[in-house]
Formats: sequence, structure tokens, C-alpha cells
Amino acid sequence: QTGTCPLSAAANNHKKDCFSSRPASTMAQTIKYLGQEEAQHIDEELFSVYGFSVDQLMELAGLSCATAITRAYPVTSLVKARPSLLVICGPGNNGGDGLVCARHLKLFGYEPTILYPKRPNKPLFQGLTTQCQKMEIAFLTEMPEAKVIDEAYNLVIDAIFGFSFKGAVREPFGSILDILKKTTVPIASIDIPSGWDVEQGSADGLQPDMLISLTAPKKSASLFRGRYHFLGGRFVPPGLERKYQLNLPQYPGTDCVLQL
Ligand SMILES: NC(=O)C1=CN([C@@H]2O[C@H](COP(=O)(O)OP(=O)(O)OC[C@H]3O[C@@H](n4cnc5c(N)ncnc54)[C@H](O)[C@@H]3O)[C@@H](O)[C@H]2O)[C@@H](O)CC1
Ligand SMILES: [K+]
Repeated sequence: QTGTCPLSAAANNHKKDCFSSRPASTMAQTIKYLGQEEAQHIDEELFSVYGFSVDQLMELAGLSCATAITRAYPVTSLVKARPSLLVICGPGNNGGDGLVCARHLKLFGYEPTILYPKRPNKPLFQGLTTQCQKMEIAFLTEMPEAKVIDEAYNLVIDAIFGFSFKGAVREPFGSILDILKKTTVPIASIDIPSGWDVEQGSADGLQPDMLISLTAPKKSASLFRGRYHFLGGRFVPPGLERKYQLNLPQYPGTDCVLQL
């Protein structure tokens, strides 16, 4: 991000056009930043009114994330000899997006390793876990120390919490986030930087290098200061976009992601 925007972060919400160095085609001039309840309502409607299933949207969301990560950190740009990535998955659908993302990243030529400490006892997540295992993706049994992560991986993908996160972080994720805050490798967060309040962010929380907002950015995304902000989840029907006045930018061609 270049240029000094005179607006406060909150006022900046709908005024992303301050950053005039961006190409006009990728500017998110009036895109709506969603509150937590609004994001949850949209989610419910996608399933109830619009007839989608969770695994359908999760597949598209995870594919968007893998595509955006490949754009920001191409295999050829990685500093370590092996294209190693650490994907940390949480207990809800954000974690499911992480599993899908890891599977596609493997297909895109990376070497992801997954940490998935709290696994829901549901066929959807069991299936996604099996798919990753069959893709010969390794699963860790515990969170490595910060120094080990910095030595072993090019990038950490944060798929711990999304828009349903609330309150103080419970274990084991408190310790995991504390370690992540000590790492120096870039972090790519799926939908929300984990541990951030969905609307207010977190002053002493994670500072990811990349954020991939799904469906539409959430309010805390206006406080994101990393290098890459992408929008993914190109599956919003026009009626839903109109109802919530999402003002989504147009994705180029057949792309499933867009850099904001
Ligand atoms: N509606 C959409 O547009 C889509 C959303 N998807 C993903 O789904 C995510 C939302 O998924 P969910 O509603 O399952 O919620 P999350 O994945 O955000 O998290 C819910 C889980 O985190 C736990 N949790 C919440 N607060 C906690 C705390 N303080 N400490 C420890 N654990 C805590 C809950 O018990 C629950 O297990 C989105 O952010 C996005 O990543 C995609 O999968 C598909 C499309
Ligand atoms: K996340």
C-alpha cells in the first residue's frame, strides 16, 4: 500500500480509493465491509435460500485461497530450497477452508504440512482430512516452536478462526497464536486474521502479510496492514449481492480471486 491516506481506519472503510497507485480495474471503491452478524446471515442464506451445500462453498473458498496464495507467493519466489508451507486449521469452517486450500496448494506444486489439533466429528471434515492424507500431505501432532517454523517453512497459512470467532481465545489456540506472533515468516490469513475481533481487529494480535477475504471483507479488514489483500469466493448470486448491497468488484475473466 502506498500513499498516505488522511482518513482514519474506520472512515477508510468505504474509501479504499485513497490508494491511487493501484490500477483502476482492481480498486475496491465501494465494496462493503461486513459486520459479524451480517456475515453470518449471508452465510445462512447461501445455504437456506440459495440452495448451496457447505462443502460446495468450502471447495470454492479453499480454491480461491490457494489461487491467491500462488499469485502472491509463486513457487519460484520462495526463499527456502523446498516449497514448504504450514497450514494451521481451526475447529470450524475456516479450518475446513484451510484443508481444501492445502489440497489445492499441493496440486499447485507446494509442499504443505497441516496442523489440525481440534477435529470436528463430522463426515465433511473427516472427508477433507482423508483427502489431504491421500494427497500425501503430512499432519503434525503438535505446534512447532517459532524458531523451527521460521527455519522450516516459507509461509504459514492461518485457517484457525473466521467470522464466527468470539471472546477470549481458548486452548490450544491461545498457545498456537502466541507462537505465531513470534514467527517472522509471512502469514496468510483466510477470511480474518485469527484472534482478531471480526469487527474491531486486535492491536496486539497477528499481523499477517496477506489476507484473503471470502465473499466480502469483514469490518476488521480495514485495519489490515499487510502487503496482499485478495477477495475470493466468487459464488455470490445477484439477489444476495443486491439485498446486502455488497457492491462487489468485478472479477476479471474467469478468475476466482481479485486483488483489492
Ligand atoms: N459464508 C461464506 O461465505 C463461507 C464461509 N466459509 C468459511 O467459514 C468461516 C466461518 O465458519 P464457522 O462459522 O464454522 O466459524 P469459524 O471457523 O470462524 O470458527 C468457529 C469455531 O471456532 C470456535 N471458536 C469460536 N470462538 C472461539 C474462541 N474464542 N476460542 C476458541 N475457539 C473458538 C467455535 O467453537 C467453532 O468451533 C468463514 O470465515 C469462512 O472461512 C467457507 O467455508 C464457505 C463460504
Ligand atoms: K483465519
